[in-house]
Amino acid sequence: MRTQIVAGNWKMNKTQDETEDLLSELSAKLPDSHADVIVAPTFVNLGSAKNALQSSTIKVAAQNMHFAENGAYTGEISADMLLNLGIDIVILGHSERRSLFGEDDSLLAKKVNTAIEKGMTTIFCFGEELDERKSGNHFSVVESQLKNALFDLDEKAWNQIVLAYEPVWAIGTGETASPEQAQEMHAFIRKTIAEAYNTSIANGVSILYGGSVKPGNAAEIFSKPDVDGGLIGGASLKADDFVAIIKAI
Ligand SMILES: O=C(CO)COP(=O)(O)O
Repeated sequence: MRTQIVAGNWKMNKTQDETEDLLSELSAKLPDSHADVIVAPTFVNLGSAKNALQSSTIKVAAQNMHFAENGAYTGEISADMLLNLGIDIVILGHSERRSLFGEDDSLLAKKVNTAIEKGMTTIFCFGEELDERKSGNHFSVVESQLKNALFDLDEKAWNQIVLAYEPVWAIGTGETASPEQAQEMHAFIRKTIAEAYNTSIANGVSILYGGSVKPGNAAEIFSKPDVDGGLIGGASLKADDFVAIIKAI
């Protein structure tokens, strides 16, 4: 059985005080779940989030990191800095990093390699834009995003990879991929990995769906056989909504 995961990507939201408030509400309301629950606050709040969750099963992830060990990279954060805070999960390749901060596949391959070498789990995000879906190129776009950033990894590195398919047109738009569209793409992703590696890697990797997941649509999306959970943006910022999504898995 693959690991089921519900992860909240808080993006650039919540001050430290608000982070502590949300985490205490979330901890109080957290349902028993077979799924791993992860939250990804912004960098400056990772330390306090980790402290606040010391006796909780909720895990903490970073939203990004640099590929270099250390050095003259003003404003950047290294893997060791995260690990030193006890953070061993990192989201890489989010579409906002790609489109707003110019992160391309080759940069992401370096970041993923560093995360793997450092023993971290990577939640690797990818997905097509609206025009790419409209023109029928969504499968080839996704295939090349995976190939360019991940397919040089050793087989054993895949134990540290979680995939998050996030069609860009569904992020923060209120427009969700239908459960059928999500399933179709997730099955395609598994097939692509099976061809590049083997079926045991393809069947072992958790593939999350992200893009306007809400309490009202989560159960149907999560019911699809190749959907192993969700990467949640807006709805992860409200404890009741996030809890409802965790209950849906
Ligand atoms: O980008 C996302 C998660 O990484 C999805 O965001 P929304 O759930 O707000 O659409």
